[in-house]
Amino acid sequence: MKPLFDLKTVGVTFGKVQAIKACDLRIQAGERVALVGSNGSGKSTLLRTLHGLVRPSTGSLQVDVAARQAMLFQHPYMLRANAQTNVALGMWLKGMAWKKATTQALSALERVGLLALAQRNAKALSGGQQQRLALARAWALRPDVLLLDEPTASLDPAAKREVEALMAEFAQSGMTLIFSSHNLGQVKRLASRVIYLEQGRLLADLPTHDFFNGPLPPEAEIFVKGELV
Ligand SMILES: Nc1ncnc2c1ncn2[C@@H]1O[C@H](COP(=O)(O)OP(=O)(O)OP(=O)(O)O)[C@@H](O)[C@H]1O
Repeated sequence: MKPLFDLKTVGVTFGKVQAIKACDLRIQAGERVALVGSNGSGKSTLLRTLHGLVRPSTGSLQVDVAARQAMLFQHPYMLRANAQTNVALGMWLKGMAWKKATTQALSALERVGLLALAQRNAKALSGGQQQRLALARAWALRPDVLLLDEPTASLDPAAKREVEALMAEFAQSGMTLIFSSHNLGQVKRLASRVIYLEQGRLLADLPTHDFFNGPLPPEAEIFVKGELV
């Protein structure tokens, strides 16, 4: 099967910083891929590269253009407008008529349990509600691939569970998930495959069960033990 993403010796450089080094990676439809690693190891850069926001400096990146992508950030951007408008705008920008977009926005908000807050100013929503709103905005576009950059990092446990549950449901419906996380419990619960990055290098790329049951390269082993303390 043709992969969704096919990276061959991809490097990404920002000035003197080599954020990604000689990355070889193939991701197939239906995978649930977690990117883990310390701060600055390159997780966000890799996600942004897959989403086309950052251009590789070296190597080749092939993306299945037939697969629709959406991306979620740790702190989602909210317009000063109500929740419904925030979701509708995403679809309108993709060419949908405004009336249809506003109707579909309501079903997307319902999908993430926010219908009751549709008329609430998005900027006045809690962090967890904003992240669910961002998920509604992504879901409304019916993406085949959802990329998420630490989607639950700043959320309380209840909000974290809600966002995780939605991610799991989206994956169940066939969506490919690629997410970065510092929460190894979450990685265990959601991922089918774990990629460990260190200073821009992919040092481990394993099925989740193998990643947590080792053996791992020593650097990855130290990281996992440290994170699980
Ligand atoms: N736009 C940029 N300009 C310059 N340097 C950048 C830029 N984006 C990332 N970097 C650098 O690239 C490296 C990788 O950063 P990246 O944000 O991808 O790491 P990360 O693993 O996502 O970190 P965190 O866990 O803190 O989010 C870091 O050294 C960072 O400072």
